[in-house]
Amino acid sequence: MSMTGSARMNMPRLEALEEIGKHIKYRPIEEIVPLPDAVKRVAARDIVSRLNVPDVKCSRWDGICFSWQHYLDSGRDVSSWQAEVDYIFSNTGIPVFQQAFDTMVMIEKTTFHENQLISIDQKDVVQGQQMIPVGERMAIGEIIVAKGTLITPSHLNLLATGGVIQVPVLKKPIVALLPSGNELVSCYNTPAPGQTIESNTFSMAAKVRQWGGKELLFPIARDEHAVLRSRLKEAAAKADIVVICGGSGRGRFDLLQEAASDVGELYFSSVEHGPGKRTCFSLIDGTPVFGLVGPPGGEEMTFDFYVRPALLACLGQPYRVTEVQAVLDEDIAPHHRTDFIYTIGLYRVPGEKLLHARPLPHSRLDRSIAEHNGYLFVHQKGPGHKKGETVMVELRTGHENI
Ligand SMILES: Nc1nc2c(c(=O)[nH]1)N[C@H]1C(S)=C(S)[C@@H](COP(=O)(O)OP(=O)(O)OC[C@H]3O[C@@H](n4cnc5c(N)ncnc54)[C@H](O)[C@@H]3O)O[C@H]1N2
Ligand code: MOO
Repeated sequence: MSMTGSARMNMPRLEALEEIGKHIKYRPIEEIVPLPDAVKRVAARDIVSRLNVPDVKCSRWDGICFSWQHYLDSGRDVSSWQAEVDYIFSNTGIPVFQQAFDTMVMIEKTTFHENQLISIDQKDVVQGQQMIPVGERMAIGEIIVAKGTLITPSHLNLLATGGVIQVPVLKKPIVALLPSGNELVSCYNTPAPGQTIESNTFSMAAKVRQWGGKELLFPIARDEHAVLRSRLKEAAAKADIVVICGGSGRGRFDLLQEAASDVGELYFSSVEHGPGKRTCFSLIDGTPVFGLVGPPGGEEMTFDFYVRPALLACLGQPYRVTEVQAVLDEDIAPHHRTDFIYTIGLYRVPGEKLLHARPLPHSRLDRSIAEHNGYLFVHQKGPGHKKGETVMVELRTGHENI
């Protein structure tokens, strides 16, 4: 018997995301990290260049540099000019230290005879041409990485160029991970008959790190009200997001949802789709708490669908869903009990324009959790899909290995 009050049930995915979005606090707390550690972090403020690049005017091409005024004063006749006095040879990107030399001509546009400059063959030379001015690439005070930018390896290149070696970034949101279930045992122990190795937190922790957060691992909780309640309270006090996993099913252990509503407010107690139908969402002392199902198939998918956008929102980052057209390899019948999201292997067939979509077998603990790169949403009340049909497949994103 559930004691989950007025929490909504069967939340469609988009509505669930909307509800979650209302409760995620973007709290921009800044910390300073050394340049190499800034990758995959979010810029906490506009970051400006500390340097002019170049800091001395440079030659844009291989050629000669000279003073425009001197060129005019010579009546554009350069046949008596001396190297190092009236002009210098210059190369692409090389500084020109002579104050007065403000103009350059490409070597192809000059005539030399026995090392003596004879003529400048470009007719329409203009003052300052082909010189790279100070600060052209980057000027002191110019914004090189805007506030809120997710810093990539290429941004490190920019920041180094601008002399920024200490980078202000957002603190990593902390995601508490609470496995629960009497049958669970750590993978570092030998499981007794009937015990299940607690495996979900390994992928969850790695994903949290990959998505820019920091995991806070809790020990396996026993299926007891008091234990769950106190763990949830403790986790909510220490983390920005809490994820508790297992114990959400309808059978013996409807504990999670009860515990969540005892110590906080339960907003929804299930989603409209399987796998992971019994995904719930609550707030405990203002901290968002996700209750995910135990079987890894459902846990992996709902962690990606609901926890990832929440984590991104903590960092002020957008969550985008991309769909691609693909030709289905097999018939897919609707699920008898619920809308269902099938895991899909998208692949290319040489010579064919559209991608192909291979449904991956859905037994709960199979390898599809690691192999799929797409999702196909199938309505329970719809006709399903036929082999050869063109379907829209959602790309699985946020995973470097796919
Ligand atoms: N009468 C019904 N029974 C069930 C329904 C239903 O609608 N009516 N839904 C089924 C579905 S679908 C799912 S999913 C599960 C949800 O169950 P729980 O979330 O309560 O999960 P548990 O019962 O605790 O565990 C299920 C399974 O997963 C293993 N598990 C749990 N935590 C972990 C972990 N951290 N790492 C690895 N594996 C874990 C656990 O040992 C069990 O084998 O309910 C169905 N039943
Ligand atoms: O909701 Mo459960 O994850 O389908 O297996």
